[in-house]
Amino acid sequence: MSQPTFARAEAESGFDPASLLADALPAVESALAAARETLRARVAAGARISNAALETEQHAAHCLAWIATYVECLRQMRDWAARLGAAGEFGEMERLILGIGAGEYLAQLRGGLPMSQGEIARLADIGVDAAVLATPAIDRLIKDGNTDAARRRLVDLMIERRGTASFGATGLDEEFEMVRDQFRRFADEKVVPHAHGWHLRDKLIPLEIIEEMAGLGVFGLTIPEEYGGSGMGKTAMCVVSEELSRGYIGVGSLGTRSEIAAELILGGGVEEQKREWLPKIAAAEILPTAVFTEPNTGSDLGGLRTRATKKGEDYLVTGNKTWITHAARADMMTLLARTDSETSDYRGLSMFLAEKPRGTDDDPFPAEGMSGGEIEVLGYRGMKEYEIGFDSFRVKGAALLGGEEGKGFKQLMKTFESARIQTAARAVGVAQCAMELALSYAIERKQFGKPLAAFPRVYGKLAMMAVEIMFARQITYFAAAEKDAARRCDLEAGMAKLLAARVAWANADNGVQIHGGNGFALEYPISRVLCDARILNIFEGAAEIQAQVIARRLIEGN
Ligand SMILES: Cc1cc2nc3c(=O)[nH]c(=O)nc-3n(C[C@H](O)[C@H](O)[C@H](O)COP(=O)(O)OP(=O)(O)OC[C@H]3O[C@@H](n4cnc5c(N)ncnc54)[C@H](O)[C@@H]3O)c2cc1C
Repeated sequence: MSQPTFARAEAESGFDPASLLADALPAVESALAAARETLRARVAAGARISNAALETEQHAAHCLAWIATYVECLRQMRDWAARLGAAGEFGEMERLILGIGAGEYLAQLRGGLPMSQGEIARLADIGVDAAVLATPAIDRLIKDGNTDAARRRLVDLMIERRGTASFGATGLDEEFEMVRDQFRRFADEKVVPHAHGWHLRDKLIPLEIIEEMAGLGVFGLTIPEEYGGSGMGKTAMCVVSEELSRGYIGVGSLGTRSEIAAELILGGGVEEQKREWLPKIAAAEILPTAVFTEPNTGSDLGGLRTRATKKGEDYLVTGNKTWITHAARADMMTLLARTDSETSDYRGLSMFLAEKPRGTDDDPFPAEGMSGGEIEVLGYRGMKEYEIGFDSFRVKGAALLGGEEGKGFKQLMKTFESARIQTAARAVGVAQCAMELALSYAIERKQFGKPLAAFPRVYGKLAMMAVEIMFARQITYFAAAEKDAARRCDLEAGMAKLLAARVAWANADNGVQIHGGNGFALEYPISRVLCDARILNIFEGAAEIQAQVIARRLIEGN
């Protein structure tokens, strides 16, 4: 369908996804409220939630988490459309994205939405009849939103506007779009040409790249100016993380450990620790690494066993850690260890800012009491992952975060909002990379005398990639804005991470599909993106853990 024909047909039919979505939301919100109440009744033990009942009802609880995530996303898309509309920026592409996405997400809310490839969340699983979603506005969005003509028109526009940073206005202020342009240029010039080679050869990202990123302020982006950063807030962090991760997830993740360390120190450190560490982190003079996971302790981190035993002024650390990213090249470890040997849960844990010497490939841990080696991985290379053994490794007493034992787990929990928002942004960047690669390939590759992009099953995939990127983006920006406004946002951050990770994986998988056999060839960058995307559902709170946390918060309603 040509542009004037499609636009005319839409105008004549009076299809206005923005106002329809606003009309559709009350029914969706009351279905969510009914689901929450029904589940709460099933897992309540008096005024409290029974952990045993919540575990028995885990499938239903996670359905609730996913349904709530869709609802939040739809709310954010409604607000995005309203803001753009008021600014005169709600154009054809934005209307198509909204119509396709809202129509599709509402249809999934009614019929079932994928929590993973084989697990579908249905309102009926929680005991709520999806018939409550049969309102005129919802019916209309489902019928006229995600149509073949709309998908085709959206992809025509994407082809016309190929090379632009975002398909559809992001809704962010110009200041953020300038930041985006700067980092997009940096990624295109300095990262994209090399990323695939670094991945294939399992190379550390060169230090010069880190130095250049430090010069651009990446590592001090959210650190307050008084501690040597630029105090820009989490929305800026999202934009930077997205663009760097679009270039290569390894580069987009270089700042993650600095962000976690800075959040830990800002939230739990004494003034001296802030003055000592934050300016060095901001300048990338030191690279931190996050040392939490153990071979027997992953999602259930509160039960970790590595011990830190007081010896005079200092501590001696003994135990095993695993999956530690960028550990060899790091200069400082945010290290979680048990200081109270009488405990076996989170209460006996303490956080340390432990110094270590930089290692090399040949000698990754040149420190007394520290050993370990690289874990070979599928993707997410560029920093490398390590297992580490500590045997009476000495950590200075002054390295105890906040100068108080037993606070480590809570100090770490305070960083989750920020870390999840940053991970959601990384996922959006990876999803964008997959879409851009797939779009280019679908334009260039011809079969049956036509570019692949001309076939409905190919443009259908491309359209949904662009739509879901915008959905994941808006919920991520919302979480970031809440964080910047100093409001509690663990729920929103978890939802953003949950959705964005699924979107990244779906885009990478569909990207490979569009590449056909070439997508399976190591030579093609989409093969790397597939491997890179896979991690996003596992770390920084695996999808199931994220859903559990969201569900509990919803049911507790605090
Ligand atoms: C590439 C990579 C980099 C990493 N970098 C770091 C790092 O720098 N520092 C660090 O400390 N850690 C790091 N990790 C570790 C990461 O945080 C953990 O892998 C993650 O927390 C999951 O823990 P686990 O692997 O032990 O899986 P498990 O906890 O054993 O979980 C396995 C599966 O079971 C599910 N599951 C577990 N418990 C439940 C439950 N109660 N209900 C339902 N499902 C459940 C999980 O969701 C998951 O799908 C990294 C991991 C990887 C793979």
